[in-house]
Amino acid sequence: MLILSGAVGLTRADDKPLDRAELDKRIVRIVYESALLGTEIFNRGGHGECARLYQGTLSAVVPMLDHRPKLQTDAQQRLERAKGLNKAADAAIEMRAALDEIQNTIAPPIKKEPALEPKDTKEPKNTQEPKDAKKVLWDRLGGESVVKAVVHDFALAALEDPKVNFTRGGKYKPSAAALEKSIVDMISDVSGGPFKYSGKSMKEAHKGMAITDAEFDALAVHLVASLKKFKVADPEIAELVKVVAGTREAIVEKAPAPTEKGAKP
Ligand code: HEM
Repeated sequence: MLILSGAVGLTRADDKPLDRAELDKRIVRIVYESALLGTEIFNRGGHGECARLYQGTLSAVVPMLDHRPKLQTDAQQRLERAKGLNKAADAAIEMRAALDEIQNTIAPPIKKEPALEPKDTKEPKNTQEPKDAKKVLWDRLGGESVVKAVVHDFALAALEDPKVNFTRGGKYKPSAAALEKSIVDMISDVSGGPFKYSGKSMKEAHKGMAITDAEFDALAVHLVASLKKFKVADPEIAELVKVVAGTREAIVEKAPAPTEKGAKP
């Protein structure tokens, strides 16, 4: 399987065993790529193809999880359960849950990313001037690896939350991968990152969806939760949330008040 090539070996060419952090990093990378591709395949109806992809990924990854026995057992159990399911879509969903669990349990090695400053937990948070304020927001968020991981996590949570009602009752079936890419591009564009957003304006993209303030707020809660999960610092969270809040007016369409009987048009 193409996606797994070069990532399965537990030793490097010089035969030195991989350390735990490096192993985790590789596992997260494989799982992330597989989930992204699988979502794309699943959403265009390739349930069987997606299930085979996830099965291949899990079969390769589970043996690599010796250092995380609980996660290994859980993932193995889901893999076995999926094999017993008749519908390919159900099997794919079961295995996707295992992939998400792996990804969510093994936090990406954010602290080891060169783009990030080591975070000193003893330092008071929310100081007036962020320590690395000279860096653009994109870099302070953690750059490409962190933003992509945050957006993936956030999109999964938002897509599943009825309080957000992302698909507007099934009316929209956006490709999760394309949507994630658009959102990453957008964050990059507004935060000084390398990617440019070239999609529709927020007003145009959400026109006629009758998105409410409460739905917008529910979405924002997921964004903040994902940013925290990936250890983005409070000042950067506040800065990004401020930018997102600025789109509220374009996205929220106040539902017209119901006309009372006899009321004038
Ligand atoms: C409750 C709030 C929201 C809901 C229900 C929602 C729903 C959707 C849906 C269903 C689509 C796909 C439209 C299609 O397939 O044609 C979409 C596209 C998109 N949304 Fe949202 N959205 C919400 C808030 C936001 C926010 C706050 C942002 C970012 C600030 C955002 C950014 C985008 C982007 C970038 C696209 C892709 C547009 C394109 O590439 O053309 N959305 N949204």
